[in-house]
This record gives sequence, structure tokens and C-alpha cells, in this order.
Amino acid sequence: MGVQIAPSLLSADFARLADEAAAVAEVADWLHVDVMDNHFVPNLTVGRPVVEALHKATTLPLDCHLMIENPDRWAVGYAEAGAANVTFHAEAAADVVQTARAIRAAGARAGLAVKPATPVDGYFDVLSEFDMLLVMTVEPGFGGQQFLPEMLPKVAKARRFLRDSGLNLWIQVDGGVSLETIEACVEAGADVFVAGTAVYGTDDPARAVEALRSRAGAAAGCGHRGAGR
Ligand SMILES: O=C(CO)[C@@H](O)[C@H](O)COP(=O)(O)O
Repeated sequence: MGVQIAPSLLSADFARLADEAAAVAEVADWLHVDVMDNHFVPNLTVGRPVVEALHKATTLPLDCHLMIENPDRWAVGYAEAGAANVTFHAEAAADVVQTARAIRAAGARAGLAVKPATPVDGYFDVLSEFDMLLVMTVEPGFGGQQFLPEMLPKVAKARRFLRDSGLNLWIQVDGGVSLETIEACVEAGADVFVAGTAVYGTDDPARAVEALRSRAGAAAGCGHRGAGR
């Protein structure tokens, strides 16, 4: 398992999504797409048609983070649209296991996301159904928020559980990830880093991805692209 960097399009120019994807295509591992429905979170972004269009426009694997109600009904559609990873919120799902199985059956990896107030322990018994755990390091809904360092013990606890149980999941952190915060995330046990403002808020998104990878890689002892599964 190596460091994975996933620039978040939430901070990109929505009128030029294909160009924004191309700007990081040579250096990023995945492209993070935030799907928000204005119900589960107080913001509205893109849905399945845009994921389909992005899938045609980029070779980067699409890492879709669903911040929507009723993912039990809608998540599989994102796998069918070409997402490589479909992550949905534990708080929004009626049956996390069935939803994960449907995503995997449709050919994508399944991710389980938890909001800052949601303890992760309650989901340890279902993690074998997933490929990734997303620990939100801000309240979901908006880019540009301040990283919550109090989420790091949650990451560390999940990493300990995965080690002890022999499960091979990625742990993703999302929200306020930057050159200042990424090392602490690595040290806590995260290996997938979503960054919006720290990438698309700069003049040179590709260079920003490389800087994040290098900082995380130094802390992890292996930062090269493609070092993951
Ligand atoms: O899911 C979300 C926000 O809810 C994120 O993916 C944001 O895009 C992160 O943005 P930055 O905190 O990196 O600016």
C-alpha cells in the first residue's frame, strides 16, 4: 500500500473540468469527485452525467465521494458510470453491506465514509466488505475548511484495527489536507489523501500534487506514484 494522491475537483473550475483533470493527469493517482445533493450536505455539485462525461475525458481513475441521501439506491449508478471507487456515507445508508456489495458487483471499489462526529468502531465488523475507509477531516459539504486534528486518533484507531485483523483497506482522509497537515495524517495511518484547495487553489496544480506526494512519501517511507494496490 503506497501513498495515493487524489486532487478534489471541488476546488477546480467547474466550467473547465476536463482541462482541470488534464492538469493533474500525469502526477495524480485518482481524481476525486464530490457528489453533493443539497440534502445530506448543504451544497449541490455534480451527479452521474458529469461522472460519465469525466470518465470519457480523463484516464485518471475517478474516486467518487457521495455526500447524498439514500446511497443504497444511487451508489451503484456511479459504478456503472465508470467510477473506479464509490464511497458513500455510513450515516446516510440503510444497509452499508448491501450497498458495498452492489458497488463491487458493478465493478468498482467500495468506500465507507464517516463524518467527524461518527465513531468508526461501530463499523469495524463490516470493513471486510470495503476497499477503503474515508475519515472526514472536516464537516462534509465545502472545500477550504480547516483541518480537524482531532480526527487523527480516529485514523490511528482504524489503522490499528486493520493491522490487527489483517484487512487490506486504504484509509482516506479528506478535508484541509495540505503540506502542513499531510505528515500527521501519514503518521496516524492514512494512505490516501484528498486535496482540493491545496491543489486547485494554487497556480500549478501538478506541482502541488508532487509536493504533497513528496511530503507524504517522506513520512511514509515510500511516495512514488502507483505504489498502491
Ligand atoms: O468532501 C469534501 C468536502 O466535503 C472535499 O473533498 C473537499 O473538496 C476538500 O477540500 P479542501 O479541504 O481540500 O479544500
